[in-house]
Amino acid sequence: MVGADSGGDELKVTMASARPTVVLVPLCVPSHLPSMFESGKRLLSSGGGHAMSLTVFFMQMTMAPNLMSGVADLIRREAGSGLDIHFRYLPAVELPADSHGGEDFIMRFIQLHAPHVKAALSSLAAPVAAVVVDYFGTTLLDVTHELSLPAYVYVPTSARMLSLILRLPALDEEVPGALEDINGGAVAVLPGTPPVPVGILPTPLLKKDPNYAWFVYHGKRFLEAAGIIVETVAELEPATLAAITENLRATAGAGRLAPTVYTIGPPPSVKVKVTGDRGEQTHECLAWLDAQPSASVVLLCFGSMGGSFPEPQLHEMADGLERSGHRFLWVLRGPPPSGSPFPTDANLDELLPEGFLERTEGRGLVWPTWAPQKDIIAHSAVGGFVTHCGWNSVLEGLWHGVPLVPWPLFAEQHLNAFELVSVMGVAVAMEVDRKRGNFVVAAELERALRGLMGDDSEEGLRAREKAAEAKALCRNAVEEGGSSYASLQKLARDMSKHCGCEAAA
Ligand SMILES: COc1cc(-c2[o+]c3cc(O)cc([O-])c3cc2O[C@@H]2O[C@H](CO)[C@H](O)[C@H](O)[C@H]2O)cc(OC)c1O
Ligand SMILES: O=c1ccn([C@@H]2O[C@H](COP(=O)(O)OP(=O)(O)O)[C@@H](O)[C@H]2O)c(=O)[nH]1
Repeated sequence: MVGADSGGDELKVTMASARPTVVLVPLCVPSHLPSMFESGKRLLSSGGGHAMSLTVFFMQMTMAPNLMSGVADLIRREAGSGLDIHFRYLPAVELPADSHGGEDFIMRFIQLHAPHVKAALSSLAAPVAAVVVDYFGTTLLDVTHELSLPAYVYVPTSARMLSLILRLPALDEEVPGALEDINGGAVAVLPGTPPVPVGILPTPLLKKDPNYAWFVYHGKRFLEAAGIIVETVAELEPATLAAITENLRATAGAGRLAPTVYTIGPPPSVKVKVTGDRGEQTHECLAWLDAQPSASVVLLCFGSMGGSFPEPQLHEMADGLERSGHRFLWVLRGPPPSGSPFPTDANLDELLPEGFLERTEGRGLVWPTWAPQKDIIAHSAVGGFVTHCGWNSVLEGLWHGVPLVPWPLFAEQHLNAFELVSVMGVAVAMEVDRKRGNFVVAAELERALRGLMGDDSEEGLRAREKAAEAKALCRNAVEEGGSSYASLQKLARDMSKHCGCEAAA
């Protein structure tokens, strides 16, 4: 029972569903939409007969047509899922013209959709069990309050990042200047969690500008939600999660219900290591991996917005890879067109140092466009992952027990990198010079790769062991009786209580 209206300004119900519905309002970008959508699907099937449907509202990213074709693909793909899912494109808004950088733009873009979200919610035939908004979209909570609907905030990143956002409103009052100038160089986050060195603060938290103000704003508004859904695994971040629950209770104060925290990660990934014959449709990257020995290849991939580097950095990378002697699959992208955060396809002949492809032929593949990362990570030939530390990439790596080398670029990635090395121990550290545009010199990349992939490195050995442990934690969490499984069940129960349909369970 899947339908979608065709976009445009008019909202139509494509197929009325009598079942109470959970409405998702995702941000249509590769690191937010797929994980929220997959979680919504898991919510339906984990409800054990809670008899709810799913309705997804799409904010049209008119500035990024590729993303919208990804949405259209998703709708087509789901047509055969057999789940009770409904899709709606919200009317396109006029893009914010005077924004102050990426986050300010995206938060305002979402905010402009409030009247459309309200109209769409009001016109639904099915009773609304809950509305789930992206964590960049807490402005939409005004609408859920006006309509007296229970709201949940979806956080597709680490509990550690969440803890920092929750702490931010108080921190903002305590610290008059920029957080990066804090005396002693460390930010005290929540009691019971280690302080965060200012050098690894997420980009928008460094300076008190409009982007920073948005995160303070979100930190306050999270408290108004019935629940906060975090795409992490409780056992990966236990101390942080305990501190978050305690902080929410204390901040909500007497007589007010604190939002419940649901840890439901990781979103489903390819379930088994794959090798060998997959028929004629095998992707070139996977076919190449089929010919490599087990756990011998290091993957380098930098998310949906990364992968393109200035020439001096590219030369250091090529040099480091060549000198390491290890096999590699490098997803290299071209510079984004002006005004877009997304990279283009790379022209390898122009970008790579002369002779590099010839010298590394057979042991290296440079892939110039979007790569099927989840399938690549699942391949048994992959033994290590140099990642920008976007949270989805982190979870995809850990799901398969692949040890990491962090190469953070922006957003909360430096914070994630720190957690991976210093707290979880699943990664081999590499020196990334944040003040020089996250520059890594060839010798450092070579050292980190040898550590990660070599047999005689203590650091690599530890990272491999810890990554294998993390894999077990992730898989146990989603099994029946595991923490994420139980959390998802509780979420389904709590949502169905709002609309009085729990009796169907
Ligand atoms: C998590 O904190 C931050 C996230 C972002 C950010 O901004 C952004 C802007 C866009 O126009 C398109 C995007 O796709 C996008 C994505 C994005 O964050 C990514 O999200 C993931 C989960 O939130 C993930 O963990 C990645 O690390 C991010 O790349 C920006 C930001 O400051 C610059 C943040 O602090
Ligand atoms: O070439 C690519 C680049 C990225 N991804 C996927 O895009 C998502 C990126 O999300 P992440 O949070 O890691 O980083 P972001 O893109 O937000 O920086 C992940 O699911 C990756 O598997 C992919 O499939 N192929």
